[in-house]
Amino acid sequence: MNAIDTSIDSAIRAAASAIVLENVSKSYDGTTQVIPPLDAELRAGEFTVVLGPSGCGKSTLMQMIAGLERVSGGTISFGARKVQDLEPKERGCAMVFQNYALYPHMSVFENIAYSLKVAGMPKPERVERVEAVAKMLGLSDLLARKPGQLSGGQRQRVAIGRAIVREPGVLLFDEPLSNLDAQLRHDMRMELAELHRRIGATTVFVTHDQVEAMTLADRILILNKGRIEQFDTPKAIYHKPASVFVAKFIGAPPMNIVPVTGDGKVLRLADGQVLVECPVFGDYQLGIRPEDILVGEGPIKAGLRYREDLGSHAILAADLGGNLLRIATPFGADIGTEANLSLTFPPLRLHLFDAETGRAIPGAFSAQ
Ligand SMILES: Nc1ncnc2c1ncn2[C@@H]1O[C@H](COP(=O)(O)OP(=O)(O)OP(=O)(O)O)[C@@H](O)[C@H]1O
Repeated sequence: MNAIDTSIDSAIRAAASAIVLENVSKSYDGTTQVIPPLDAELRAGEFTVVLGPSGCGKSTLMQMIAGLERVSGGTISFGARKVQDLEPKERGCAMVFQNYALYPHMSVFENIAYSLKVAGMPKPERVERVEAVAKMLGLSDLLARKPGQLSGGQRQRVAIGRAIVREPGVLLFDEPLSNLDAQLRHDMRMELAELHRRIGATTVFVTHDQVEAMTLADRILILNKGRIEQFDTPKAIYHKPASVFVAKFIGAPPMNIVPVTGDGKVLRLADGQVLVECPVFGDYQLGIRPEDILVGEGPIKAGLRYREDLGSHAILAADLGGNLLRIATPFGADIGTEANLSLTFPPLRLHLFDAETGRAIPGAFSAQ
């Protein structure tokens, strides 16, 4: 990295500020609350991924942070500054959209330099900044080209360059990779992670791709109908989901959830089959990830319905007392030819959820 690179990196790092949302709510029509009052603190320099199903309010939340939508209530702070009533350009954040519209008649250099020019920055300084950003993003050899002469990934890098050249303390991405093919998405994911490590801007990234969320995020904010289901590290989200919603949203295939009843000693299915010991009474939902189920020997009986060999591993689908159970087994694992599977659910891999609310009940299986 040369001296100019370092100055850009550290300028962005210095400007990174925490984003604090307090009681932030949004209604477009004055009656339906798309976002009920919500509190969250996105730490300075942190990479937060906002994840959730279509229509849950991800873009709305992002646009309120950016200033493209007004909040209906509450406050948004960037560090010590309250920004909810400021115009987007006064907030000091930059945004990269899914449909990153580059100016087609301008060169890559001019596209990246445009906002600096509008801001009245003198030319020598502009050139220096654009060259530094281009170097950071591997665009130095493409500065004279027009967007039409670039690949999808290169265009996306120009859009990112355009966003970071003004050295924002807050960087917002709204599904920036969803128009790219699988290989490019993968490459861009690595580049974004690397870029974030270097510049350290507080970053918010909206997606409905759980792989992007798991690989990029310091913390994932999972939204369900405008409410936060869980806001935690990818590891905690995967291994300690706070609700059935989170458990079923993350993982491919997702966590298996079966209704069970406890008699104070064991948990049973509706047909009476015992699954595991557990000292609780009443109705619950029991969760287990496909890769945590042991196949071969065990007290739990399930009927094999089909098997998919995926190369690295196989996914079995089985009927467990009328519930569909998905099991991931190592490729080539000997599961026999029996239509009846014998399974074990290791207690420390199990998750118990309230039957009504779907919220996790921590500690139901001793070491959770
Ligand atoms: N400008 C608007 N006027 C009225 N309703 C809106 C407007 N924008 C979004 N909505 C509604 O607000 C809710 C949340 O939309 P939003 O776009 O924030 O969801 P999202 O999670 O980003 O969805 P997707 O993943 O499909 O982009 C939806 O019910 C949507 O119909």
